[in-house]
Amino acid sequence: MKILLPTPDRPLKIGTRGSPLAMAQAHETRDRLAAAFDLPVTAFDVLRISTAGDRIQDKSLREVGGKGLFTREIEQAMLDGEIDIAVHSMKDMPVEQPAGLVLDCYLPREDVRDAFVSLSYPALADVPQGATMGTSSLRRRAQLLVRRPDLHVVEFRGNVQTRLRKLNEGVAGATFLAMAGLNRLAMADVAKAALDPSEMLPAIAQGAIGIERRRDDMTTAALLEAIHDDVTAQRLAAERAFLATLDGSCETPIAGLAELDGGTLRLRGEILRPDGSRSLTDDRTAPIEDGAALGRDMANDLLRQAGPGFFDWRP
Ligand SMILES: NCc1[nH]cc(CCC(=O)O)c1CC(=O)O
Repeated sequence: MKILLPTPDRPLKIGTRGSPLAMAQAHETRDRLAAAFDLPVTAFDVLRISTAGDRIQDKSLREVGGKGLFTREIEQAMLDGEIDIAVHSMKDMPVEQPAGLVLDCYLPREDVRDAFVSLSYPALADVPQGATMGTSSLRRRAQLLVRRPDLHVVEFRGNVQTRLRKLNEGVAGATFLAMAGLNRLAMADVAKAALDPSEMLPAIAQGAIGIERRRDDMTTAALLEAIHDDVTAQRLAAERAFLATLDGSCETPIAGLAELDGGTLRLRGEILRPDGSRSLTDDRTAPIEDGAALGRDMANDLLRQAGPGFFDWRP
């Protein structure tokens, strides 16, 4: 099939949230497409779209709730034809997309690890008894409290820059951020240490960028094929099947990481009680093509071990 390429007169419209990280991800996508087809960057328009999640700053996202808080407006703009593709952090994406849209193109995955970020302490082991840590991630909160029940955790929302300012103001002694986000912002130097997945298993799909399009837009599908990374897709298939079976939302502390070694896929998974009183883990391998089944089976076995009410919690 001959691909109809975008031009400066008829640019491909890329939609994204407006945060510095979201913009960096949109520019990475644009630059990869431009390089793949030898096009000038003027053949692409990057359009910033404000979402409900961006506008609500004073409340915890858990109070607001609901799926698609950071995606609804962007997906509507795509369905309305105002944009052609949307660039997302896969970690923030629900396992299912609205009718008419597909999310099956992934860029090569960045560093999957969480970073320990602090102005006062070189490592988590140096954080004194009873200190205050900042995070708005239920997963990180629970993983931290499993190991360090003495610590206090305060809500820490906002983009990377906002969180660093809060550290500076002394709101908390340390926080965690994804290495992937720091690398993409060229801010890796704020990480005091990158935590090995055996210390803190990352979120499902952490470090992966996904590109969504209209299902019937085959021109765009052909463009995206040129920048798609199949290894990332195979890893996410296992991780997202694990998440889907657990029915995970942002309100459930779930971690998972798939890695490939030759033809074998290794999946590590963890579910936690939100207060950090219990953690259940699993670690298995399967042939790559069975990744989704492996994720489902692991999730079902963990749910059986957990029993009813495992995730129940009121902050
Ligand atoms: N939930 C916010 C979010 N979504 C994606 C990233 C980082 C980049 C990534 O994991 O791909 C972050 C910030 C963070 O966790 O530090």
